[in-house]
Amino acid sequence: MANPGETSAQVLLRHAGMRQVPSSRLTVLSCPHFLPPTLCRALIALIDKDRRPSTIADANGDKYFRTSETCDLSADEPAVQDLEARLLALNGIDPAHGEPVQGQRYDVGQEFKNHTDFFEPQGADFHKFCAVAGNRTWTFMIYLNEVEAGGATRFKVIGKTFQPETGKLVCWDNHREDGSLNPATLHHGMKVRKGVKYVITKWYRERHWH
Ligand SMILES: O=C(O)CCC(=O)C(=O)O
Ligand SMILES: [Fe+2]
Repeated sequence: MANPGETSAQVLLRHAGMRQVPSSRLTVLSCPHFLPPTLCRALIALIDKDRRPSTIADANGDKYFRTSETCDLSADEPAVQDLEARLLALNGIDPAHGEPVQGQRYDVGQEFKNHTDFFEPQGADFHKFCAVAGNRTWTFMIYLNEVEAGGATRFKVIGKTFQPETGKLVCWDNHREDGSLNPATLHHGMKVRKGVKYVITKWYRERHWH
């Protein structure tokens, strides 16, 4: 492992049910039932309590680019501590490299258009978001519920779409093996057509978050 803020497919594949998408373009894996339904329900309740409109870095003039709601989850909550312990057991990443866990909520018609999770080094907001902790390394995203229609996550460069399922984890390396930022991680949280979608996002950084 090159950096304590990173993990690897090899480490993640030790977890039962973990599968890697066959692709030479990016490292992305998924695992059904990573979280039990009881924990998913507890996290949904926390998201519903505290949600606010989602934001993006490097505003691009499209006010419909990310229409969901976001919630910063308190590290004092037992459900969040349970989640963090499971992530650490899975990925072995030093928790000091983790951003606080976030929840995202999408109502009918809401989406997060094609984007990458890393910050553009040339972007106006790079310094603001990355001066201390550096860029994002890995993304861990967990669906907390079943969506009646829509709400999939599409990686168009590799033609791979993940469907929301309660407790399913999707995780990927935002860098290539040579350490460069990987534009093939481009992904789209697609519009919810029916129902409500809840996800957890956990991002790790090159350096300590604080
Ligand atoms: O909701 C999704 O399917 C994707 C969420 C996402 O890409 C993000 O929050 O960065
Ligand atoms: Fe994303």
